[in-house]
Amino acid sequence: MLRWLTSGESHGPALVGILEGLPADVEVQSSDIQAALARRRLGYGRGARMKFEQDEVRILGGVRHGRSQGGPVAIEIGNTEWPKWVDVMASDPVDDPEVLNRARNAPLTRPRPGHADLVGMRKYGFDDARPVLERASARETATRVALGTVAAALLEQAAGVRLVSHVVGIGPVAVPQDAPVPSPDDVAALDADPVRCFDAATSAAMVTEIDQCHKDGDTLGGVVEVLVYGLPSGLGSYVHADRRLDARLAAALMGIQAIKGVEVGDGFRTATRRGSAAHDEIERDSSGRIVRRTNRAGGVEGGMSNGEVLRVRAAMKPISTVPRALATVDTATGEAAKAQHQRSDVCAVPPAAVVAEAMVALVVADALLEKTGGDSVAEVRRNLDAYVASIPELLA
Ligand SMILES: Cc1cc2nc3c(=O)[nH]c(=O)nc-3n(C[C@H](O)[C@H](O)[C@H](O)COP(=O)(O)O)c2cc1C
Ligand SMILES: C=C(O[C@@H]1CC(C(=O)O)=C[C@@H](OP(=O)(O)O)[C@H]1O)C(=O)O
Repeated sequence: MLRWLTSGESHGPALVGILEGLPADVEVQSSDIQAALARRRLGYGRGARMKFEQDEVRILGGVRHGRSQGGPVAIEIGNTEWPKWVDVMASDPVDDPEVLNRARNAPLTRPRPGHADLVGMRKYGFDDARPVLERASARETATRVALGTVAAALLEQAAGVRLVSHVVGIGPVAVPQDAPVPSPDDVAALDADPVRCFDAATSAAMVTEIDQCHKDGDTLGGVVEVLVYGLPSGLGSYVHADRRLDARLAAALMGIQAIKGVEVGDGFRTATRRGSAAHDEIERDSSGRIVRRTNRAGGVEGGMSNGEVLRVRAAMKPISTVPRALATVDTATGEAAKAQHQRSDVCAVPPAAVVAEAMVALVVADALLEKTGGDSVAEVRRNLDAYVASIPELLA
């Protein structure tokens, strides 16, 4: 079983992530994690912070000389913004009245509609939204990307499984339904595109939409897609709800800040079709292997990977820190007010694709280990090969 936990606040000294259950001998270095974090900082429409936030990575445990050791992997990501926030986010008490009176320490009492501010204040008994937004912030997704990088290394090295993510919609601009989908060999091209879109014409239209939205003092959401190539069939299970691969993927994707919908395969479009046009017919190819004519199911049937490319989408709502601020109530005075706003992303769909890829890597790596067991990469590979070889010829 692969388990993960994150800790840390958006403007605290650092974020920390722990990945437990990783087999030994996964090759991974801090430079791999740094590279993945750099991909998450990209994206047209991101706010000022991403231009200077450096994501200082340190592997604190579980890896020696570039290889995992079998123990929990701990990763620290330093916030380069920290020096500006030392007083506001100090973990020890701050008594100096001069420090407490600084503007940055003033309570935030104009909760933003759509963010966690108001409900978090109610739930945890705060009269200030600061502690809520610090932890609710998607800064935390840097840690998930770091952990997902390690999971993706396991998948590739033990099973030849590779992932790719891209953006298929920003606001009203969407990639045409029949557009080609990227393969893992297209990652460099996607990283070079300002919005991680695989279709050049759509990418240009997305950039225009973000520019217009920025001018209007507004924000945008969109849709991301993650594809997983090379998955063996039989990860996840139909035998119980919480073992279904699709359910686990949906939970992991919905666990990303601002994700409000998840689709597996053709998802909601499938619901509009007749059965004869909804499923993926089975046949034998010229080499005798069982194949599918289509992949509308997105690589999952009965809560299990079916050997086709896994394809999941996640819908992100528009950023809730709207520059042309929305109506709220000042919780200090009870008066009508405009929601707090300092700086924010206009559109964070491109980085959300990288985060979604990381979450899918974690879920799929967990499902792989559940099937194969194994305390080292070699043992996972051996067990996987034995399972695949054991599938009777007429079923393979
Ligand atoms: C990569 C990424 C970047 C985000 N950037 C911002 C931002 O700059 N400003 C903001 O208000 N929300 C941003 N969000 C969304 C908020 O974190 C999210 O809306 C908030 O935590 C409330 O959670 P909910 O939208 O799931 O209800 C971002 C989300 C992601 C995934
Ligand atoms: C810091 C990141 O994203 C942040 C996510 C976020 C939010 O409310 O979710 C709000 C913004 O934070 P700040 O107000 O400090 O600029 C984003 O920059 C990041 O992705 O690394």
